[in-house]
Amino acid sequence: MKRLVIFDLDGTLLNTIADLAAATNHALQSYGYPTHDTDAYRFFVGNGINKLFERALPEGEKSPENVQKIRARFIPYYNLHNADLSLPYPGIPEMLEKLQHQGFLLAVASNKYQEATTKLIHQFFPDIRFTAILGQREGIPSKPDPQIIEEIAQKAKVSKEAIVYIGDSCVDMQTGVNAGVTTVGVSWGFRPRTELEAYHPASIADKSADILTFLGIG
Ligand SMILES: O=C(O)COP(=O)(O)O
Repeated sequence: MKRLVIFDLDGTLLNTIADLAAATNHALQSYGYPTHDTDAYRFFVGNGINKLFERALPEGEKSPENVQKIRARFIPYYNLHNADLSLPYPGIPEMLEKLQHQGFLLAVASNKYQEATTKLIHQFFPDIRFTAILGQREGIPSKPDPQIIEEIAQKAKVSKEAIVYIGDSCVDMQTGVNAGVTTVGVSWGFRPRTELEAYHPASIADKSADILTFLGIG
């Protein structure tokens, strides 16, 4: 019997790709680096923003110093513009309401830095009482390290068998495997279905209602 449902954020609950792309392009452009189409960012996102910048910088320019330079211009811009174009995927607010109503504990485990994770979740899901909203924090390993899932499990006082972790990327599928919890992929996010299938998740949801069906809610 599942008790706790932990969601990834970018590409799972919210489509954030256009704001992430705009903020990164803003930072790249300010240093004269080439920018990228929004679609290219689907494959840059997933391992936190430093990795995003490393992937977005041109060959030969991917140094830690350049990553920090881009970060310093990205953060103030993204903090102001992280919800300009971002929206929940269809049916997500209703699905969360239903899970909450059925008594499931809900949580978020994201590689997005903590401040933006908290802000976006409160802005888009003000009526959902999340047990934990965790993003990337200094000194804590990011996904696919299972620590974030273990921390949420402890806070919720729920055993691993009672947890479902839901995400849209290979990083999420690997996180679920590393944490030893039931893992579900969603095909509406940033990555192709084949990427998820390679990790043999318990299920792949093609629409938000599929998550309810997986959890036995009609
Ligand atoms: O910011 C990222 O790299 C990805 O964030 P996510 O873990 O919510 O998908």
